[in-house]
Amino acid sequence: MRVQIDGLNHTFQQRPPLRALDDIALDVESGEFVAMIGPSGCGKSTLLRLVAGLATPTQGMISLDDQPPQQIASEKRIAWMSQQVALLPWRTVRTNIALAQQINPQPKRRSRTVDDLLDLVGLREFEDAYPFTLSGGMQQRVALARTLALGADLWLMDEPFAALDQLTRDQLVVEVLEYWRKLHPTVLWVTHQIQEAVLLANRVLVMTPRPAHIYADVPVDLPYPRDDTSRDFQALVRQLRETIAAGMQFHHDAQNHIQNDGQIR
Ligand SMILES: Nc1ncnc2c1ncn2[C@@H]1O[C@H](COP(=O)(O)OP(=O)(O)OP(=O)(O)O)[C@@H](O)[C@H]1O
Repeated sequence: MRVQIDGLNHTFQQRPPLRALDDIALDVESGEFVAMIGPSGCGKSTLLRLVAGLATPTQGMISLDDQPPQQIASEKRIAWMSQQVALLPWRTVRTNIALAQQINPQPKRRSRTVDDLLDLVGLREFEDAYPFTLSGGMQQRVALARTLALGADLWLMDEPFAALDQLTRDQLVVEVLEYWRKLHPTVLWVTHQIQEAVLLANRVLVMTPRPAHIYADVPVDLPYPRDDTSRDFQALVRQLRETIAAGMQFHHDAQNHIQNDGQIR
């Protein structure tokens, strides 16, 4: 699914008003994997929420395959995953995953059977368990299986693995990549981990502190699967670290200009 964003600004209308997004422009081709990195509280989740059609932007345009986000959301073509898992407590692991498949009105977009998904996320043994009896990492695995079960062609991933241990995280990153390469959904993936972004994405967007603006759009041209010990990989990680620092400095300087002469340059 193609994602086009232009002139997007968003301000929360409170006292005083809070500007979360500043002139975001973005064109994501169908099947691209785009990572977003930015400081805490800069506006990344807000951007994903707007793309998901969960809120209406103050200004600007978002279109998904030339349709408004609300239309695409109503067709169940968007999968959303965040740190907070929202499993149905009265359903077992199996029936939580199965529900996602039932929701999808177009079976041809379904990826795999529930059994395959249970195996994939390593929860076959726990298929009859209820969410409250699972660890945080296991709950997150169920949420991932549910995301995959939906067969959506746009995945909005808001730090989905932030609460997991590194080992589980590494395993799931491999699984996500396998799925992405097979099914080619468009992915917007928020992370605080530079390594994770370089392992996964075709492009990394570096955001400024709030209000979030895209400071840099860095292509990642390394072949998959990526070797995080390679020299090219390490060089990109370093380049991104420097770009993030430059984005912070740019923002800081811009804020000083505003404070010094009262106008935005
Ligand atoms: N519904 C809301 N009403 C008012 N302010 C909000 C609302 N949602 C978010 N904000 C504010 O907008 C700013 C951006 O929040 P957002 O959650 O988008 O940041 P983020 O980049 O995703 O942060 P993190 O990396 O910590 O998850 C924050 O200052 C937050 O307090």
